[in-house]
Amino acid sequence: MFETIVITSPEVIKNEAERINLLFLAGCPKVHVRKPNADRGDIVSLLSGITPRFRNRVVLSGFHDLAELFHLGGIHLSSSEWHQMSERPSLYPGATVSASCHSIEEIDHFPFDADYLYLSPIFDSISKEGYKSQYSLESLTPILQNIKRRVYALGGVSEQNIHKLPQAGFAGAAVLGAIWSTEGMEVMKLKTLLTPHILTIGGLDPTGGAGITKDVAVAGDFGVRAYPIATAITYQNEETYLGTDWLTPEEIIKQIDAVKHSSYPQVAKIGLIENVLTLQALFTYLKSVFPYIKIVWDPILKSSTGKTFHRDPKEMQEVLCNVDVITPNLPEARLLFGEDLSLEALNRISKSYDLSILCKGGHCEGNIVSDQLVCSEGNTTFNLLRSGSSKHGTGCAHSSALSASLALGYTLEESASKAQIYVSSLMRSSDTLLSTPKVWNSSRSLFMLRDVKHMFITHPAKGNPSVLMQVELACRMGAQAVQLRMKDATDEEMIEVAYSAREICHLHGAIFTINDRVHIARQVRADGVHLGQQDTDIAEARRILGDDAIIGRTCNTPQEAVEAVKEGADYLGVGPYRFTKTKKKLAEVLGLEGYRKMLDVLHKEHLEVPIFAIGGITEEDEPEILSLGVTGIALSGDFIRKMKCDR
Ligand SMILES: Cc1ncc(COP(=O)(O)OP(=O)(O)O)c(N)n1
Ligand SMILES: Cc1nc(C(=O)O)sc1CCOP(=O)(O)O
Ligand SMILES: [Mg+2]
Repeated sequence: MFETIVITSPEVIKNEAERINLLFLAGCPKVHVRKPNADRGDIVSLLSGITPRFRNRVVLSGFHDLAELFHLGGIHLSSSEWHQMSERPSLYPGATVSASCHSIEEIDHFPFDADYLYLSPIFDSISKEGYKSQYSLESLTPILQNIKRRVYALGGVSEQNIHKLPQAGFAGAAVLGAIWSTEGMEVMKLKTLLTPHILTIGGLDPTGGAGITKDVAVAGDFGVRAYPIATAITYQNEETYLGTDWLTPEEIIKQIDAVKHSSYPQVAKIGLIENVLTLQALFTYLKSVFPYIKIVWDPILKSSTGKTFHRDPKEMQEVLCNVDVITPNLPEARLLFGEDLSLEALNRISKSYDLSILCKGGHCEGNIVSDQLVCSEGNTTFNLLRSGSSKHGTGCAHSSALSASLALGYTLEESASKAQIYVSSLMRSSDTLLSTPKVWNSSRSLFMLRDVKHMFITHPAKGNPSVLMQVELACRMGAQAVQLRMKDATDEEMIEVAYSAREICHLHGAIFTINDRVHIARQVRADGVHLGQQDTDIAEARRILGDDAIIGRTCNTPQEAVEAVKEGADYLGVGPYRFTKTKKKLAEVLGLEGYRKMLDVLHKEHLEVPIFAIGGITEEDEPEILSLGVTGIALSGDFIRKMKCDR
């Protein structure tokens, strides 16, 4: 996948570590720390401020011994450094080695195996005045396509030209001036640079609930830019289908032609289409203009309002070998593939057309929605509890969510899962047939974590207010984070409460996390999960919940704390401070001294993350505990006692 690296400004700048953390939260895959004039102290202080779990995405120029100390992703060699080497420097396991080259000859004669090589200046430099491009992309393309090494473009890379680089044969790009030239705008600049494009080709639906307008809205929710290409004007509302005016293949292609120089679509999602001839014409055109494009076909054979398209769906099979992923719902799959939708039958079809099939399960009976993915990597079933009410256009939304996720670089399996969860949230978004798109800005929560002084943990018990009442009251009492802990509840009971608890928290601007159960955190789109030493491991939770999720870990010893931060915990719940009845099987009581020791070890290891003291803590204890340098207090009993007094 094409990788975009941000190179730091050469000078030390204000709040730099914080600004780099924000870039990581905004999806930056890698930051290259390059400060030719900085001293060792400057670099140590910058690296110390970078959140530990992002440090494996940092690559360092100079002071290479610090890379291992801070568990960085790797080192970068300048031209003068690698010219004196004959073999790859031996580093700690997993560390990458990259280097700068200034000509094709240098790349050809590079003396050892590097993870990637910069080639510069590809365009006129933005930050170095007068540093002009040495190449034309046209002449570089055939050369790069024959080079076995991964070459990254450097010099003048910006939002105007980055989209040309993958096609020219670059495996990535390194960006400096385009990110840092306008102070304070780096996150926005990065987002624009990273925004992938898709084409969405289908019908125009005046309700906006389906068709290309819906596709654009869904893609927007995923942070993807969609170019809407109309195949037809439809006359419909959410209840009735009144008619269609089809555009000719020439008219459809003319629209794509108009945007082909400014768009760089990784995926084309095709929806409503008149017939096989139009589809074939589109495939031929798309493959000639965007040879690398992935085609997702949502075979709309019948609209949710009852209109049937394509009298002979079998004819449609002829074109399957041109499609990468097909996303029929169950009735469409039966029309296309026949009644036998067993895994064996779908696997046979998938193999014979070299096609991935995602059968959308919205039309299946029962309480569980089951989507079935069949592809060369294997079969996966995605199950989700049915919730909300049916909506116009969910099929379109599902396929566009899948296409947007693919364009963002997620695997097909990850994309199918994201699409299912997204559609489930649309189903719950309103009581009418039209859904309301929702933007879930979870990375905001991760950043807010450091300002949390009180994390309230629910405690269902006889005589206590209901769990939802606890959530509401805790938020009113100023808790900036709430953890839903319902040890004796079934999954169904917890899920039901969790949806409403999340809404309450988000209305109050509080972070909402789930205790123990990662699958519920994922299903209800909580901001994160809290895991004890005996719960799911952090890597597994991260795989399930993704990069933006907050993952907390309980720790009782400095060793557990060091391990948890290295494994990628975003915060630690450290306790118990003193004995408490709220939790069974308590670890050893820590007292103030326990926290002092732990903070000391984490500081020495440069592994500072937010720390929440927990266990029997009351308001009177707080000043002394906070004065040690912990971030905040996690608590149940003290808040619940106050709730009861106030009633
Ligand atoms: C903030 C915070 N810290 C610690 C815990 C305890 O988690 P765990 O050890 O998994 O015990 P249970 O809460 O699951 O009983 C916590 N929940 N929150
Ligand atoms: C959930 C939990 N975990 C603890 C730990 O030490 O890991 S103590 C605890 C209970 C926190 O509630 P209260 O404020 O009522 O003591
Ligand atoms: Mg637990």
